[in-house]
Amino acid sequence: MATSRRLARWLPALAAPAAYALHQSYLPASQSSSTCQHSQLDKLITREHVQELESQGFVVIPAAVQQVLGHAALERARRDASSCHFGKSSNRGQTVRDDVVCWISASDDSPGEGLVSCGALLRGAAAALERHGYRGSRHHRVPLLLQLSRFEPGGRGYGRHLDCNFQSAFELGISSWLRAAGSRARVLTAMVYLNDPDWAGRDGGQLRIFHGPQWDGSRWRDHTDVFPAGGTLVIFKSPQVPHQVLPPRKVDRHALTCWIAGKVS
Ligand SMILES: O=C(O)CCC(=O)C(=O)O
Ligand SMILES: [Fe+2]
Repeated sequence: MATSRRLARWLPALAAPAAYALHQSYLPASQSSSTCQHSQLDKLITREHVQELESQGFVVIPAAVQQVLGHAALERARRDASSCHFGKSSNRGQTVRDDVVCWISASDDSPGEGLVSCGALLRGAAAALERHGYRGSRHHRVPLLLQLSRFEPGGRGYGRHLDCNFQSAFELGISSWLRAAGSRARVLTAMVYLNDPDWAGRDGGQLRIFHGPQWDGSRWRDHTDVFPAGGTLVIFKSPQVPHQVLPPRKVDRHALTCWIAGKVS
C-alpha cells in the first residue's frame, strides 16, 4: 500500500523527464550554428538582409551561390543534383505535393563536391544571420541532413503550407505527433535553387510566399513570387510564412533546403 502511494507520488515527476527524452529522441541530428559558420556567407549577408527577414518574414538573395562559391560550383551542384536517387517524401499530409526528394548528408562526400559546398553554404545561414544581429529566433541548431527536391513538369507543384506541423497529438495520433517533433522545432527555412540561373516567368515553378497585404508601388498584393533561378538563396520564418510551389512548365526544378531548429524569440 505504502509502495503504491509512493509510486503514485513519484510517477508524475518521472513522466515529465521521460516524455521530454522521448520527444528529444525524435529530433533530427544537428549541430550548433556556431560550428557551421561559413566565412564567405558571413560577408554576403548584411544587416539589411536581416532587417528584411525580421520585418517581412522572408529575404531573397539572388545569385548567392555564384557570389560566394562561383559559377562553376553552381554548375557542379546542378550536375550532382541531376544524378541523385530520388523517392517520394514520407511527409505528404493533406497538401498536394508532387516533388520527389533525396536527403543529402553534411557528413558524407558521396553526393558530390558541388552539392557538399552548397550544403555547407546553407548550413552557415543561421550563424551568418546571428552575426548580423538577427533576433527573430535563438539557440539555432543546424541539421546534418538537407533535403534536395525535384519538381518535374506536368506535376501539380506543392500546395500552400507551413514548414511546421502544429497539429496536436489528438489530431495526428501519438506516433505521428512524435515523428513531427522535428517539424515543430523549425524556426527558419533556408533554400538555394540548383537550376538554370536564367530561369524565367515562362518556366513556371515560382515559390509563392504569402505575407499579408503589402503595397508594391502600384497595387496591394498578399504574396510575392520568387523565380527559382539557379543560385538564389531564400530564407524565411518557417512557423509564420505560408508558401506554395507553382508547377514548373518545361524542365526539372531542383531546390536544396536546410530547416534550422531553435526557439522563437
Ligand atoms: O522548393 C521550394 O521553393 C519550396 C519547397 C517547399 O516548400 C518545401 O519543401 O517545404
Ligand atoms: Fe515548404
